[in-house]
Amino acid sequence: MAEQTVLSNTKISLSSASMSDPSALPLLHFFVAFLLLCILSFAFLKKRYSRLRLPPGPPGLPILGHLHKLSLDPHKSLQSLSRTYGPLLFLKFGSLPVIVVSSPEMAKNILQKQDQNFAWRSPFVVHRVLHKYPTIAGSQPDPAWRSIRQICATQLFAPTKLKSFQPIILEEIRSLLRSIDADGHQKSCVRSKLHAASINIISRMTLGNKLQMNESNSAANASAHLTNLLVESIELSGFFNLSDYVPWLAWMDLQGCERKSKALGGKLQKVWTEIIDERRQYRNIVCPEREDTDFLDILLSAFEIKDPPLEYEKIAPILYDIFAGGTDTSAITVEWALAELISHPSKMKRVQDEIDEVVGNSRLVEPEDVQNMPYFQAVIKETMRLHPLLPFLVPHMAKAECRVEDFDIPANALTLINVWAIGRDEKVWGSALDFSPERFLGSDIDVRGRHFELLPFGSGRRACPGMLLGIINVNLMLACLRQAFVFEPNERLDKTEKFGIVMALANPLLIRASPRVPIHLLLE
Ligand code: HEM
Repeated sequence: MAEQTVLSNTKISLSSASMSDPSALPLLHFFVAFLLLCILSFAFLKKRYSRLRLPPGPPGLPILGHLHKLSLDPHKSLQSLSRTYGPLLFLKFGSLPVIVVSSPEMAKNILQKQDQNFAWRSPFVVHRVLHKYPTIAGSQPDPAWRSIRQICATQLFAPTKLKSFQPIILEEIRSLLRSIDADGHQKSCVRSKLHAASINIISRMTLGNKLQMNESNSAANASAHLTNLLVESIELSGFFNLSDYVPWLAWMDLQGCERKSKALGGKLQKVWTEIIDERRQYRNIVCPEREDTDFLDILLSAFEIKDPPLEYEKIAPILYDIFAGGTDTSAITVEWALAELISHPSKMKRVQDEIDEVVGNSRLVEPEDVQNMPYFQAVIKETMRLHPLLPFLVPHMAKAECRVEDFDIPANALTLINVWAIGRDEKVWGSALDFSPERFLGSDIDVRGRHFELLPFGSGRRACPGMLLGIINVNLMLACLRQAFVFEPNERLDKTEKFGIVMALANPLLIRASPRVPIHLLLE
C-alpha cells in the first residue's frame, strides 16, 4: 500500500481536461498559470538562496518543496531524512525554509548559544484564526510576552506558590483515585479521568474554584466541555496546514483548517468571555473592595493599569495557554508512563516496591517523598525520553539570517527541534528503543533543559514556564495511581502514537485496576 503523506490528506482533486470540451478551458488556464508559477517560484527561490551555504538536504520539488517527503508521522519522516543528511537538515515546506535539528549538539547551538535569534514563532493560520490575540506560546518574544511570562513565573509557578497549591493538587488526585475505584471491575479510560483531575487543578489555581458555566449544570460538565475544546484546538494546531506553506492556496482552505479554527475559536471565546466578564462584574459591582486572590484577579489588575487600558480580550489567550498547558500535558505524560509500566511488569513491580518502602500504605504519596524514590524518578525521565510530549517542541523560527556550525540559516526559517528523534538516537542512548529506566540511575541527566539529549520541556527563553507544576502533577498522579491500585499487566499493549503538536497514544489506555491501599486513604 502506498505510504500516506500529509498531502494525501488534502482534498485537492483535479480531473483531466479534454481540449474538445469548452468547459475545460478555465481548467487549462489554471494549469498554464500553475506551471508558470512553478517555474518562476523555483527560479526565484534558487536565486534567493544561491549565495547561502545551506545545510544539506534532499532535492525538492517546485512549489511543494519537500512537503511530499512528510508522512502522516512527520517526526519519523524527518528522523529518517536526518539519518541520511545529518543532524542539521535544510528543507522547504512549500515556500517556507525549514531546518530540522536532530542532535543534542545542534539543539544546544540553537536553544542556548543563539537562543535570542531562534526564540521567534512562525505566524501559522490556525493560531491566528483561533485566537484574536496571540497566546503566550504563539507570541513573538516582545516586551508584552516577557511581562506575561514574568507574571506567570511569580504569581503561578514560583515554588512558594506551588507549595501553597499542594492541598488542591492532592485533593484532586484523591478524587481521581476514587473515580477509578468507582469503575470497579470495568475498564477505566484513564486519560479522561486524568484530564478531569488536571483541569480541576488548573482551574482552582487560576480561578480559585472549579469551572462553572451558565450552560453547564455542573462543574464536571463545564470542565469536560472546556477539556474537549482544548484537546480539539491542540489537535488542530498540530495539523500540517498547506495554507501555511503555500500561501497562495490559502484562500481555498483545502484542509478546512481555517473554517474549523473559526468555529472552535468562537466556542473558546465564549467560555473565556463568560469567565472574565463574570469576574469583572464581581470586582467592579458586587465586591469592589476585593483584593487580588487568584491568578485571574492578578491578570485583571495588571491589565487595568496598562495604557491604553482595558484590553480584556488579551487575557483570553493567556487563560487558554495556562488551561491548555495544564490540562493535556500532565494527563498524556502519565498515560504514557502507565502504558510503559503496564507493558513491563517487572519495572512496575520495582516502582511498587520502592513506593511501599518509602511511603508504606498508611498514607498516600506526598511531593517530598519523590526525592527518595530514584527508580520512580528514572521511570518519569525514561517516559519523557521515549515519548516527549511535543515531538518538535512548539516550532521555533529564526528571526534573522545566521550561521549554525558551518552553515547559513535563512531568515524566517521554521526550526523544528526533533526531540523525539534525539531521544531515540542510538549514538546518544544505546538500546534507545528499550524502555529502560535503569539507564538514569546514578546519572545526573535531568529534564529541566540543561541536558540537550533530554528536552521534554525545551530549553532557553522559550522553555516551558509550567515545568515545575508539570513535574509535580506527573509525579504525584503516577505515584498515587501506582500506590493505590494493581493494574492488570499487558505486555502486548498497543502503544501506537498519534502525531500532533502533543503526541498521545493513538488509542486511549483502558485499564482494569483493583485497589491495594485501605479505602479510607482515598476518602480523606
Ligand atoms: C508534563 C508537563 C509539560 C510538558 C512536557 C510541557 C512541555 C512544553 C514544551 C516542550 C514547550 C515548548 C518549549 C519551546 O517552545 O521550546 C512548552 C511551552 C509552554 N508550556 Fe508547557 N509543558 C508541560 C506542562 C505545562 C503546564 C502545567 C503549563 C501551564 C499551566 C504549561 C504551559 C506552557 C506555556 C504557556 C508554554 C509556551 C511558552 C512560550 O512559548 O513562551 N506547560 N511546554
